[in-house]
Amino acid sequence: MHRAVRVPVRCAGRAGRVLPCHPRLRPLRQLGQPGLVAAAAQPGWRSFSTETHEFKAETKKLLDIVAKSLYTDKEVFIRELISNASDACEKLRFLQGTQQIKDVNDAEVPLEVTLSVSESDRKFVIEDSGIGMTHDELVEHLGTIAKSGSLDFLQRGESDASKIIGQFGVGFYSTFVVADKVEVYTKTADKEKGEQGYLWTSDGSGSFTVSEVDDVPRGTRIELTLKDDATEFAKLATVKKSAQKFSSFIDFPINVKEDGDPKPINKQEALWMKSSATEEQHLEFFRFLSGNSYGKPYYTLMYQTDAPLSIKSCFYVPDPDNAPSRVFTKDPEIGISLHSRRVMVKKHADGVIPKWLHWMKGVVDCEDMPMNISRENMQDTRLMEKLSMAVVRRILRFLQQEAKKDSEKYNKFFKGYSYFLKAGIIEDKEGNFSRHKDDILKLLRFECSNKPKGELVSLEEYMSMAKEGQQNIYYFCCPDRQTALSSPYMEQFVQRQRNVLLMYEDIDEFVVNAIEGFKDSKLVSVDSADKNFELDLDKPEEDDKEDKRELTQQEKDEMQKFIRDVLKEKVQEVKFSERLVNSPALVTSVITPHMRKMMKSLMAGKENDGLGNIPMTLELSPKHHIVTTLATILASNEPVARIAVEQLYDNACIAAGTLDDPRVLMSRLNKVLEMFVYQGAGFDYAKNEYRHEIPKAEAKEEAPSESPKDTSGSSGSSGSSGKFEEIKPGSS
Ligand SMILES: Nc1ncnc2c1ncn2[C@@H]1O[C@H](COP(=O)(O)OP(=O)(O)OP(=O)(O)O)[C@@H](O)[C@H]1O
Repeated sequence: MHRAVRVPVRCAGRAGRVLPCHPRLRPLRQLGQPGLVAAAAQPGWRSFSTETHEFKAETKKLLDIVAKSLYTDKEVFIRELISNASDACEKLRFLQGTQQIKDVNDAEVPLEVTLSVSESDRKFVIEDSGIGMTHDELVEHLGTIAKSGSLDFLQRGESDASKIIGQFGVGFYSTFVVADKVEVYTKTADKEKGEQGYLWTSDGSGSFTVSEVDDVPRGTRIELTLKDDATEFAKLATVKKSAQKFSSFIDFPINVKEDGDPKPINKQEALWMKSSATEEQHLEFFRFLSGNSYGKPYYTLMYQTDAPLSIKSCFYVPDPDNAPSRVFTKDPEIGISLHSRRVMVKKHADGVIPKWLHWMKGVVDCEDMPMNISRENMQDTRLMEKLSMAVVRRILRFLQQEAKKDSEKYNKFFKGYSYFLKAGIIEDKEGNFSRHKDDILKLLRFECSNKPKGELVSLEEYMSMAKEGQQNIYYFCCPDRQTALSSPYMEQFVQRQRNVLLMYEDIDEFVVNAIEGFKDSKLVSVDSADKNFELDLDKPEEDDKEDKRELTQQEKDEMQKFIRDVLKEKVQEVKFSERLVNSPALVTSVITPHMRKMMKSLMAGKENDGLGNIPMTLELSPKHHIVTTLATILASNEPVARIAVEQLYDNACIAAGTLDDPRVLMSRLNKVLEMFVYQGAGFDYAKNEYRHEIPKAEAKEEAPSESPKDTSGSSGSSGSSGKFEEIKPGSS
């Protein structure tokens, strides 16, 4: 990537240019760097050696999109540059404060940011006295894409600049929306790393150059030569207005040069340090933190306390309609920064804010926090944990209060962020001894079988609605409400109007597995093999009234034996169960069918998914007419009984949702269909012949002959004399 070439660089101080604070490009003989080669002197030019670097492939792609974009919200580049300049000042203040930089270049220069313009030169200039960059940092930081969001976006093949810039921002590269030439002069603050200044320059096409430059002050100075359609940013009034908009909360003086004089334009407010703030101030601060010029906070929380730590903080929940997609949130950046007495300690406060709350925006300022916190230091780790505990608990309790205040508003919040709260239960168990479990559980909402579609209840509400004596919380993980309510697993619950929580998200099954229960109640899945359904509490009367034939013990024994013989290793146990009302059978196992299905899809493609070792039980209703009738034909019509048993089992698997591909049933289903049609045509299975004369119109030529011909071989023309060949399972 890095090659040395001979490129004449136009001297930065050429006549006619109004560029204050000129750095000097360094004459070749002063350059000691290997790989830099002399260029021939030309009139009007001074010869300097310059390295040319290619942008990384993805940066090129991004630049191409950005440079050609007709993005209308052009002023965002000012926000990005002010934000970078302020970050650079933050970094220096932090590294100096923590003694990580001992000897600072230009130590007397205060930390500040200054913007200036030159209409005649079509120039926009921003300079800061922050951390600056060394040669290698310059090449690395301005040659690659730092923002993971925009990188993901590119990898997904997106090419709509407005979407990328609007959603993720493109940081420094947004300069190419307005400029056809960008020059960056920079010098590191750390004397130990050197005192050499550099010039980075690019027109945003495929490459950039880097040269050594003399007399660059500490920090970074970015000069944009504006495109024809962006000359408004060379006007003082425009720049001043934009800069004011984006700099209210920056903790360093932001100046705009008027007639050569820097004039401060920001108040340097730390909103989180105030005891209260207006809605307007929150709106502005939220937008500042989000790096957006639109949107408003859905919830706002200011939290200040002196115990157990001295905390001043401010949190925002962004609109749930724009909640981050969990699919593209691989390693999300925490949206809350950590400060200590206004000084930023960490831009993304991981360690304090758990990943599952990454979507919140805000600031936590903790006086007790040392600037140079280290994860290796036990004392610091404990302090961070303590801070985290206090802050997260406060956020969760705040959300609980909001839910009580306005449940409709809360339910909308929950729809947007439910996945992250549920992931919180799992992550909190793994990394935090489930300390926040009870508080998060209070925030969960589900549909339930006793309330109309779309209405959500909390676990507390569920318990308050429970029948007297009910100890368990019943739930059912299923794809949707309709599937749930028509499932055989729900029959008893529906019949008894016993309320069941309906859980539609895949993560729910893992959540209930991560917790034992809620308060004193155990969570029991209606499709589990669990016996403890407490259904006797409200046994429906009609159960006893109905005069249904029930199998004798002998019939039950014969049937169990027959079924085990037919289904072999598919089932480990066949038993008779009271839990069914309208369906003849269902399957259960130690893991719920829904869990089995999810494990199967997780293990898809693996030779042994391990599920074969988890035995299934077939539970039969001893009163169901299919079962009682089946018992009577086990001996007399074994072929039909076999097909019926196989179909009974497969139907139970379909109801459980564990049958992956129904196509495997096709041959048997055709056989069942055939039998059904024969029956309709008057075929008597017991006698294996037609029961009555087939009406002429139906009997003639094709009518019965069409279907029986494959199995009976008869033409069907003689109707009553037709014989039905023995049915062998799967023989069609
Ligand atoms: N004024 C500056 N001073 C020092 N370094 C800078 C300056 N501007 C940019 N950089 C360096 O260039 C990098 C890339 O900047 P860019 O704006 O593209 O992304 P970013 O600022 O890292 O992203 P984010 O805005 O999400 O923090 C920065 O991380 C920083 O290291």
